[in-house]
Amino acid sequence: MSTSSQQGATIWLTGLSGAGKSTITEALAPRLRAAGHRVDILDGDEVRQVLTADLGFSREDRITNVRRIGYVAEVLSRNGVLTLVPVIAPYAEARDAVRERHEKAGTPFVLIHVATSVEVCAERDVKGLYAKQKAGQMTGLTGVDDPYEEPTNADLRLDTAGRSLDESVDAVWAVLSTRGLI
Ligand SMILES: Nc1ncnc2c1ncn2[C@@H]1O[C@H](COP(=O)(O)OS(=O)(=O)O)[C@@H](OP(=O)(O)O)[C@H]1O
Ligand SMILES: Nc1ncnc2c1ncn2[C@@H]1O[C@H](COP(=O)(O)OP(=O)(O)O)[C@@H](O)[C@H]1O
Repeated sequence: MSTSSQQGATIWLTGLSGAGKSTITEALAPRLRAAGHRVDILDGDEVRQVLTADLGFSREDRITNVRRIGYVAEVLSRNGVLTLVPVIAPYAEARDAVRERHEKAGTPFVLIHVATSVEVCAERDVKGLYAKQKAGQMTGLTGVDDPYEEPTNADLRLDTAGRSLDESVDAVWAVLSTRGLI
């Protein structure tokens, strides 16, 4: 298949901080590239330094963040890129708006709920945010003292606790394969 005729899709990984969104994305991307796909990553932490640097973590700002990222993702995906989006996206309203944008354009949208529990995420505490919140040095941490609306329409619900990274990547791979995207 020539690269110009490739099927793109947005693969959105939603879930709490520390759930495994970025780790799975970073392992999945080279596998997809090795299989001949064009791949791009829109990581929440990175995008927030440029495209959404004006936004904080209020409900309104998080919704705007997700909608802007969804816009960029759809454009990339429409043009043949498998676009991986490891972004918390805690509000159903914003996730549904992104899904709708994709459906209107006829662009595939896959929602992966990285459903690692808040207890496990807090134990991992990759960035020290859970300890910071506990110490009263920050408020509004998703899943602790800020909402995370669990998706009811995810293509996959993946709890990474007790699972290897390879197993997690395989589970996402299987969904993409079933959807005919890879
Ligand atoms: N209050 C609060 N709650 C959650 N996360 C926080 C917060 N403050 C900063 N961070 C860091 O910002 C990353 C989440 O940004 P996102 O753009 O993915 O979030 S959102 O979809 O707009 O809710 C998130 O990245 P991940 O840990 O990779 O999920 C955190 O590193
Ligand atoms: N099966 C798994 N899949 C993904 N990450 C895992 C898994 N098991 C353990 N981890 C660990 O969990 C942490 C997840 O952190 P990260 O990917 O930064 O989360 P997020 O991007 O959701 O904030 C990493 O330290 C990673 O090594």
